[in-house]
Amino acid sequence: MSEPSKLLQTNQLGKQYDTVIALAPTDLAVSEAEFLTLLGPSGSGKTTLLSLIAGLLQPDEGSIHIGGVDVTHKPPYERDIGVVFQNYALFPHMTVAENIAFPLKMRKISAREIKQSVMRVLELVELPHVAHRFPRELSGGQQQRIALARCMVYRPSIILMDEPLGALDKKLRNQMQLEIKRIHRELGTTILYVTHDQEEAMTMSDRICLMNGGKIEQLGTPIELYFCPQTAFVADFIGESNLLPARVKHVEGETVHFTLDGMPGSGIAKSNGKPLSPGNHIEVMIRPQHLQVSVNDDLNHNRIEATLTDFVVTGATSKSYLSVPGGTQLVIAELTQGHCSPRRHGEKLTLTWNAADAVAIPQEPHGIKIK
Ligand SMILES: Nc1ncnc2c1ncn2[C@@H]1O[C@H](COP(=O)(O)OP(=O)(O)OP(=O)(O)O)[C@@H](O)[C@H]1O
Repeated sequence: MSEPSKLLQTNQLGKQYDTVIALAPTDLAVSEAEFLTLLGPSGSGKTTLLSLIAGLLQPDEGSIHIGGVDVTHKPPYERDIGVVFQNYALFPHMTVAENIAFPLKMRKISAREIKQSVMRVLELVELPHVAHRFPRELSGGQQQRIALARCMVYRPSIILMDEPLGALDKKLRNQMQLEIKRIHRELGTTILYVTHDQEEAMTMSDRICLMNGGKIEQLGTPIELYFCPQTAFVADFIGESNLLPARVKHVEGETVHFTLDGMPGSGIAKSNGKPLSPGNHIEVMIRPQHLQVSVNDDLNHNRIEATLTDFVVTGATSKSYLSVPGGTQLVIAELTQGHCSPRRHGEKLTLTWNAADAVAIPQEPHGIKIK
């Protein structure tokens, strides 16, 4: 199969404020019809990258191509993009229909065509009945759907969304995530989305670009980031994880044999694709649902003794928090079944894991980021 065409491409795109590198020179390629999310903690450079692509900021270096055209120095309205922000930015003195019609009027489209297009996008966001209301007569979720409709109505090739659901409560936010996903599926528009919420990114995206300190830490599908993190930062940011410090004993293909650091025990993990040699310091990542409490004394290679510090039932799952010698904290997640007898503080447990569920992540040398 041929590679999908790249609709958006940044080449060594960078931005600095005095001594702060907001965005280190960055290459990013987004395919036609892709839903790509920029995810990362506060200050990691997501909004800077989005604003550069939108033309709201000028880069210090690098270039931006949209649909093969160099738009680096073009104004926002010549970039064939639509932008949706957290604060809706609807015009308060215009009705919903007038708000949506606005970008078409600016483009001198005929009144008949405008009317048809407005109704079409109102149906797409499932709000045809609010056409004559004012924004203040709508809920937050409805206002955000209208903001999206106003952006979609002129069919830009890329829609940029900066924390569009940030102002909504959790339940509405979850509904809107699925709604935006549906609209994306139906329209096939390319979406570049910014959020700091990893669950939101996992729910919505074809691929996630995880940013850290103005750089791309890892770019891949939600599954790649969750199951094969390239760095401890990714393992920690995407979902919950346990990270056990360890040292490589030997490597056989994709299989890494290790001894734990600062605690008794050894085990096997799979490689995350980065080269490793005997003696290398690694962190072994095991997801909370992949640590099992051993009920018999079998001589499983992958085992560790731990002491329970806390136990909580969160609904469908329970979580046990544990500490192991050396001070590392662990968490395990188990499905709650029928009845659930709580574990006691101070209880000693033996935990085991399957080698296929443990990932060996090379430890980053102090002060140097592994790219
Ligand atoms: N106008 C500015 N002047 C100086 N520094 C800035 C400016 N805008 C952004 N920065 C800095 O650039 C870095 C990246 O900021 P950016 O807003 O892109 O991060 P972000 O990942 O979008 O964060 P958030 O999730 O909090 O919005 C931060 O260190 C920020 O303080």
